[in-house]
Amino acid sequence: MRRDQILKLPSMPASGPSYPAGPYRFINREFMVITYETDREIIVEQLPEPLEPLDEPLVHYEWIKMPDSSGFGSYTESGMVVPCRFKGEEVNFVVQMYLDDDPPIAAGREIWGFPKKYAHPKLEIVKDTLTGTLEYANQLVAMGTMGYKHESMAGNGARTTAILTKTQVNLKLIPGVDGQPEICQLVSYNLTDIKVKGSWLGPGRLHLVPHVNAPVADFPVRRIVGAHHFVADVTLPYGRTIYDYNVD
Ligand SMILES: CC(=O)CC(=O)O
Repeated sequence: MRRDQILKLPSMPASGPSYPAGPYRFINREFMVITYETDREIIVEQLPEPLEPLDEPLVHYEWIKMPDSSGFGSYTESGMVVPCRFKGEEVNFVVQMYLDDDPPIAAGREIWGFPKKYAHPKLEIVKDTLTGTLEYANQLVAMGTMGYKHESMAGNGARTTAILTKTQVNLKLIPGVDGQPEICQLVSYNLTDIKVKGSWLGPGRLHLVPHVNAPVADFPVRRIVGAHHFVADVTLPYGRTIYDYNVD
């Protein structure tokens, strides 16, 4: 293989790359997001500087079903994001993420620095209940439930588009061959070409179980603030480095 061919490879391995080049289009991405209040000191401890906490110690716990994702196929993801501030802008910091498909785990970590681990999340309609579960190493670590389509969200498309457009931030940490943090950055991205297909509110509950390797329960649930179910087509473009711990 020549140098110019090598430099055009989208990802490893060279024979049978794990994922093609982006951007990546997702059709009918279905979200269940349960927002809750946790302890302020935990948010302060877990946010990497220079991100700053907001006054309210909120966490969005998410399940996302992605049945039709270019380059990645069909998979489900579950995780948590913390609303916070970067240089005055309100952003969401992605704290933990668990999914069941290798290519988006590899791409997510290598390109945008998503904190992804392999696990078994599920989002399904069971009778009258939208039900999200997350199993890690054969143990249930999260269960979220929501009344199915109780109330159509007022201002539907525009409000949901605003939520989806918000800047997301990851801590990308990739060691070099010497084991040192060769890449240690805050990376941001914004979804584009958003087409909201439905958006509903309803009652929700969330149960998190302590697990050393999937520590979702390290952010204890103190009060449920709301639950939101929505379906949209979105494009995930490449990201931007907004802070470099080796340079700034
Ligand atoms: C490929 C990605 O990182 C997108 C996702 O799985 O949320």
